[in-house]
Amino acid sequence: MRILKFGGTSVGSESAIRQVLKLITEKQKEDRIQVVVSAFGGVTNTLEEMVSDASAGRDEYRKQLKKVEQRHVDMVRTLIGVQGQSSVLTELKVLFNELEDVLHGVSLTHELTGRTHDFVLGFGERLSAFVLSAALQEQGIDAEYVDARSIIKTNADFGNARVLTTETTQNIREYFENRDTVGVVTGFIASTETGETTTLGRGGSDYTASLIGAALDADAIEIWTDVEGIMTADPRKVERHLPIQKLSYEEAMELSHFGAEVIYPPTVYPAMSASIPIYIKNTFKPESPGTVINREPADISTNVKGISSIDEVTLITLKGSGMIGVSGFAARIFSVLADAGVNIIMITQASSEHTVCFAVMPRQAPQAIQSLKTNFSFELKEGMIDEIKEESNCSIVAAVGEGMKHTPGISGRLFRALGRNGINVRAIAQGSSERNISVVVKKKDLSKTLNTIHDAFFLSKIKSVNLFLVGVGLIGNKVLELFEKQAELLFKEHNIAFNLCGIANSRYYKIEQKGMPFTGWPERLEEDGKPMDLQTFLDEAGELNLPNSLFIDCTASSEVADFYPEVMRANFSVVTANKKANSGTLHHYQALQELALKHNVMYLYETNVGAGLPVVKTLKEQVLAGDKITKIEGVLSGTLSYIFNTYDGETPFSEVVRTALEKGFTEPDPREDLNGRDVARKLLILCREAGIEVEMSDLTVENLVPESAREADSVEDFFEKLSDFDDEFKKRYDKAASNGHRLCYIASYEDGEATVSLEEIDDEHPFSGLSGSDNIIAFHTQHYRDTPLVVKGPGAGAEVTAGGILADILRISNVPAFSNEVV
Ligand SMILES: NC(=O)C1=CN([C@@H]2O[C@H](COP(=O)(O)OP(=O)(O)OC[C@H]3O[C@@H](n4cnc5c(N)ncnc54)[C@H](O)[C@@H]3O)[C@@H](O)[C@H]2O)C=CC1
Ligand SMILES: N[C@@H](CC=O)C(=O)O
Ligand code: NA
Repeated sequence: MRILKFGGTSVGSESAIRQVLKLITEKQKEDRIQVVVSAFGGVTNTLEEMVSDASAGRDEYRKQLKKVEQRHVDMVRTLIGVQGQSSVLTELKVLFNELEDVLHGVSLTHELTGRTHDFVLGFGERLSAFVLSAALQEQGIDAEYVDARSIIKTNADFGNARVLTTETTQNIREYFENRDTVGVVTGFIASTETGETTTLGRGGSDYTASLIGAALDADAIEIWTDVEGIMTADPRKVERHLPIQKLSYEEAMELSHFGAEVIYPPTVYPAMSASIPIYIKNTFKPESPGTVINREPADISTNVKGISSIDEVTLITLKGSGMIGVSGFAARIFSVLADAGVNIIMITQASSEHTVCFAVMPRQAPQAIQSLKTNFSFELKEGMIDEIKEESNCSIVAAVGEGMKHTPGISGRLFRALGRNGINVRAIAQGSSERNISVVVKKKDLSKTLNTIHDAFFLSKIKSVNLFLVGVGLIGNKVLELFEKQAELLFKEHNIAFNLCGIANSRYYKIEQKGMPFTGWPERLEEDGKPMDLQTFLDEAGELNLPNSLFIDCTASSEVADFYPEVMRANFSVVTANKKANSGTLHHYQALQELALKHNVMYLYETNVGAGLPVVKTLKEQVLAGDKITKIEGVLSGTLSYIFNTYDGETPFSEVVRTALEKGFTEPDPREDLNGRDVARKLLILCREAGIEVEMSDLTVENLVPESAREADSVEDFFEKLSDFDDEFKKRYDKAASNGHRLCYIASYEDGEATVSLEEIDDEHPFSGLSGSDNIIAFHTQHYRDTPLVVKGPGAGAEVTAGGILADILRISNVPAFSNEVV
C-alpha cells in the first residue's frame, strides 16, 4: 500500500490535474493506493481573505466566492464528460451554498471564531477531493471521496489542532479495512470528538498522508509537489542549491523546523514511528529521483545535508553576575517565558554563566521582555541582572546533517567561511545531537550567510568566486581574456565558478549580481555603464552581499590604491597589479597588511615586481622560513631591460622606447619607466617585503628622462621631445660599447643603501645575458650565502602580467594546486 499526497500546485490547473490522473492511474495498477489531496492552488488563501472580508463587513467576499465557484465548475466541465457532469455540479452547488451561508452569517454578526474560521478553510480540501474523486471515476477508477473529518480526530485547538492519535489510528484502520477503492481523502482537515471541523496547520495535508500511512502500515508515503525534492537550501535565497537525495527522519525534522518548507514538520513523526519511507517527488517530472526520507544510516560522506533559516527572530540577552553559580536560574527564565506563552527557538549560555541568550519570534518579543522584567524586577533592582537586552532584525541559519557528529572540524569550516566573508555571528548553538549548528546573524547578512555556508559545504563541489575588476586597459582586458579561455576548465576540473559581477574604468562602472560576460569590454561600459565613482561602486558591490568577493585593481591610479582600506573594510580580498599602494608611505604599506589581517581578507600583489615571475611569493616564503635578506640586486624593469637589450645605436633611441610601449611593457605613461620611478617602486616593495623599513625618499634614483621632456603635456608630446635626445643616448651607448660594455639599469639594496641607476656592465656580469623584456632578481641571504637565489625571465607584457594576476586570484580562490585554504 502507498499513500500519495498531491499538493495545491499539483491540482492547480487542468493540465496539472491531468498529470495527477495519469500518475494515479499508473500507480494503482502496481499497488494499492490511497490519495490525499490539498485544496486547488491558491484556494486556501482566497478562503482566508474571504472570511476576513466577511467578518469585517466587506462585501468583496461575494465576488471572490463566485470566482472560486466558477473555477471548480470549469474544472468539472473540462475533466468530466457531459453525461456525468450534472450530478457532480449539483453536489458542488450544495457545497458552495453551504459556504455562502456561513460567510453570510459571519458578515452579519461581524464575528469570526476559530471554529468558523477552520470550517470555512476546510472547504478547499472538501471541494478538491470531491472533484478529483469524480475525475478518477470518469477514468474508470473505483475512486471514493473520503472526508477526513470522519476519521481524523483532534482536540479543539482550532487553527492548529492536536491529533488524538490512538482514536485516529483506530478510525483509519476501521475505515480502510475491507475497502478496495482508491480513497481520495481531504488533506488538512479533521474534526473534534463532537464533529466540529478543525485544521492541522498550514501544510497539514502532508501530515494527513503520514497519519494514514502510519495507521495502515503503508510501504511508502509519497508527497507529490512542484519541486524535485528537498534542496540543500531555499532556492529563492541560494541560487546554487542542489537536490538532496537522502535524508534521515531526524535530519528532515531539523531542516523543516528551521524553515525548509518542502515538508510540514509534524509529518515526519508518524512515518518515523512506523518506519515508513517518505518520498518527495515532482508531479511534473516524475522520472527525477526526488528525496527519500527514511531510517537508513546517515551518509557521512556528505556531513552537512542542508542549510535552512528562520528569517526574522529577536535575540534577547540577560546579562549579570547574579546568575553565576545560582542553580535554577535558567529554569526560572524559561518557566517565566513558558507562562507567558513565549516559544523559545534557540538558547545559548556562556560557560561563565554571565549571560543567557535566546531567540524568539519578533511578535513574541515584547511579551517576553515584559514578563522577564516583571518577574526579575528584584534582580534588576539589586544589580544581579545588569540588563535585559533586545536585538531585533536577526536571523537564524542552521546547518543540518547527521554526518556532522562523525566528523571533526565541521564547525571550524563553517566559522572560517563566515569569518573570511566578514559575517559577524551574534550567537551560536549546537544541538547536543550534533545534528545541527545554528548561528544568529543580523538579518541584512542573511543571504550572504546562507550562500557562504552553502558554498563552504556543498560547493566544495562548486565554489563561486565573485570578481569586481577596476581598470579595463591593456592588463585588465588580458585578465578577462584569460578568464574567457580558462573559466570552463576551472569550473570542470576545479569546481570554481568565476563570476564577473563588477567592472569599471575611469569613466563608467557596471554591477550585475548574476555575473556578466568576460568579453566585449570596455565597449559595453560605454553602452550601459553608470558614471564611475569608487565609493558608489564599492557600496553597490557590497550590497550584493556575495561571498568570496575579490576586488582586482588593474589601474595605475593612486586614487584606487588609496581606496584599498575601504575595500578591505567591506571584506573584499584585493589582488592588484598597481604598485602605488605598496610604494606609498611605509605607514600605508603596513596599515594595509594589518587591515587585511584584521578583516580576514587576502591581499596579493605578485605582479608588483617582475610581472608574473614568482618574486614576491619567493621572497615572502624565504622571510617566513626565517631567512634574512642581506642584499637585493636586479633588473626590475621590463621596459628598460628591453630598451638596453635591443638598442644598438642605429635605430633612434626614442623609437626603441616606442616599441617597448607598443609591446605592452611600459607603464601607461612610459616616463614612469624611464625616470626610474617604476623600478624604484619595485625595489621599495622588495625591501619592505624583506622586512627592511624604507621610504621612497631613502632611495637614490637616476632619472633617464631629459629635463625638458619631463613636463610634456601628453605621451605623444613626450616622444617628440625625447627624439631630440636620440644623439645623447647614442653617445652614452657608444661610450659603453667602446669599453666592451653594455648598459643595464640596475636596482640594488645593501647595507641600508638603496639605489637605482644606469650602469655599464661587462660580459662577465651575471646580468649580461638578459634578452627581450627579461627581469632578473638576485636575493643574497643567510641561507643563500655563496650563490644568490635568482629569479629570471620576462618581467613585463600583458600575457605574463595577466597570468600573474590570475595566479593570485586562483591562490585566493583555493585551487588545490595553490593552497589548502578555504576561502
Ligand atoms: N604592462 C605590464 O607589463 C605590467 C603592468 N602592471 C601594472 O598594471 C596596471 C595597468 O596597466 P595598463 O593596463 O597598461 O594600464 P592602462 O592605462 O591600459 O589601463 C588602465 C585602466 O585603468 C582605468 N583607470 C584609471 N584610473 C582609474 C580610476 N581612478 N578608477 C577606475 N579606473 C581607472 C583606466 O580607465 C583603464 O581602463 C598598472 O598599474 C601597471 O603598473 C604590472 C605589471 C606588469
Ligand atoms: N612597466 C613595467 C611593467 C611591469 O611592472 C616594466 O616595464 O617593468
Ligand atoms: Na611577480
